[in-house]
Amino acid sequence: MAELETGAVPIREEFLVKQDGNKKRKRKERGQNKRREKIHVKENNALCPAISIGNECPYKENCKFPHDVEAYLATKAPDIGDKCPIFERYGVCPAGFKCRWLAGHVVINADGKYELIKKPDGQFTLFTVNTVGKEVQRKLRTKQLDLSKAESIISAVLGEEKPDPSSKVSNIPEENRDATSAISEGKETESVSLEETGVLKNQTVSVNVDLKEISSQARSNIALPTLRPQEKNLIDWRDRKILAPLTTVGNPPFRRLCGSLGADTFYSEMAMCYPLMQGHQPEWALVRGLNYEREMMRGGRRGILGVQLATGKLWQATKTAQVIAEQCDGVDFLDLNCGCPIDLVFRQGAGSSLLENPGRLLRNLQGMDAVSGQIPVTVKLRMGNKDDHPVVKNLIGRIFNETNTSAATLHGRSRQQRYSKNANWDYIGEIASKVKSMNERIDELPEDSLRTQPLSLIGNGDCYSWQDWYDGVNKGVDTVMIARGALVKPWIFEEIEARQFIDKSSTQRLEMLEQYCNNGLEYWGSDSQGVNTTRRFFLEFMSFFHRYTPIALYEVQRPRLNDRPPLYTARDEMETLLASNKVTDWVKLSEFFLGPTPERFTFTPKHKSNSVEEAEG
Ligand SMILES: Cc1cc2nc3c(=O)[nH]c(=O)nc-3n(C[C@H](O)[C@H](O)[C@H](O)COP(=O)(O)O)c2cc1C
Repeated sequence: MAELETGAVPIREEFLVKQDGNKKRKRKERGQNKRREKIHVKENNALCPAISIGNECPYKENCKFPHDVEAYLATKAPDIGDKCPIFERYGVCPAGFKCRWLAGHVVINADGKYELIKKPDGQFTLFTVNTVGKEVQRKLRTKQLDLSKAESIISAVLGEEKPDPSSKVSNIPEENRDATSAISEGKETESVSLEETGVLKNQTVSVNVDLKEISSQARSNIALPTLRPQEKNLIDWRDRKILAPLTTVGNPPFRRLCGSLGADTFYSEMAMCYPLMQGHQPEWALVRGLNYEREMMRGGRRGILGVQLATGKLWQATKTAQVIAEQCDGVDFLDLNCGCPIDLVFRQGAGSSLLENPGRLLRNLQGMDAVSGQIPVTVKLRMGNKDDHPVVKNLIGRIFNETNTSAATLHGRSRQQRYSKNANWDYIGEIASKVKSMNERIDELPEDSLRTQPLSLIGNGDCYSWQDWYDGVNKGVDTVMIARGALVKPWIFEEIEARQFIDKSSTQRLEMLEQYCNNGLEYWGSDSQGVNTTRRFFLEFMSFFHRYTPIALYEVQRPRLNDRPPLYTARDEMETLLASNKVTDWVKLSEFFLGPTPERFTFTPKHKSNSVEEAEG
């Protein structure tokens, strides 16, 4: 066996590439590439949207777009191929004349004009869910949307009502009391701008928030003008195959790919509440999902889709939850991100910063839950911010006692640690047994407690194989969430189902990439702009996918994903190409499915070369 550097994966000798021993090691690149150039593809001579799909234009001569199909086609970029993947599947292509595979669905009619064709039973059955329309976004921008429900909840949760002195913290079962009392020792003073909440205008007051009061109010006498929590949809989280929320890479086409490979629980990419409340269109785009994510999945369960939100502020959390509950048509749960370590998010008091401020974290959950109707609320946590100061043992008791949160996900790392060490599954196991004993005593909660359902615990961190998944479940969690493991090996969900490693051939992996591209073209469009967007996200995906090392090449039974293989030649040329860490090779792969890259095309992955270790979230 060749000598290995620390952190290197043992690869069988016959596959290793001999290297010059004097070669200097490249400096490790960490974190995100912040200065990236994005090329936007815009057609100069963009055809009218109605005409481009063969319809009449309602604006006629007042339309600002050209209507001359022949003139448009004369200058249009050449076709990428003559078989449109979308037309082949659905018998119709929604990109019409703009499609870059137009030859697949156009004919020249008797008048010598181009005419789009559609198969008799052709129907495009991909639907986007959770599209919040322009009118709602405008009302948000101009503060015209009625958010009075959220506003009354905000005042209630902030404690404007007088607490009922008969309602005591001692109602909480002994088992869970340490948590509540440890944190609520004394008073936590917070400066809360009520203007921010939309409750009061032009007045900033300092509110002394007594956590004991909040806690008792939350569980007893807040007259929440809302559905009783009993009316919440109950989710059975046990053994769900969860694909983690993944900014940028966890887009709907990728989620759909994982769904076809066995995942049944999905999250939108994290959306920040502030821009959502500003009616910022790109942020609302993050909330969207696909009908395919909520259908019956191959494991026999209906897929569920959650929307993940990040904010540190009660008014943002509550108002956004109200808008989503009222305007979105495909949300199975609402998740509050309390694990994001990114500075930008942390500095706003959101993400893992909330771990330092449990009162605020709990109020956000209470507020969201109170306005979200039947949609249950979940929370994503990490162990803490500092390595030596895990906080979840205390926090989880309060989440149980003071909210009706359906599930908490725990990533077994601290913010300080990022991805440097292995996730701490012993800690996750300890929290799991605490949650279990709290659930066993759920009947001891006061009758008017907000909690009406057991709390589920989802473990997260370093699940790269079916064995890791079952080890996690054996620690006592309800299920295990998978992030990087799915980016590198999207069929990990299949492996879990089959309880064995599945060694996909290069042909099978190439088919997966093709499926990703087709999903992308269906979602973003098969016109020039859609092709460009699909390529960009394909390349982001490749920055993870190339890290898969076929199991047959390993010398060990159970490789760790954080360990890097030395340079190797795989079993065939395509497998070697798929393992290349060069962007030029990823571009070459994209060209198989998306045609040649446009001139001046550049791409820098969002996450630097050791992306698997360093991506943030
Ligand atoms: C590229 C990338 C993007 C992420 N984006 C998010 C996110 O938007 N929200 C979130 O809660 N976590 C995010 N995470 C964190 C993951 O959901 C997960 O908690 C973490 O990667 C640990 O799981 P793993 O060891 O299975 O990768 C992201 C992780 C990666 C690698």
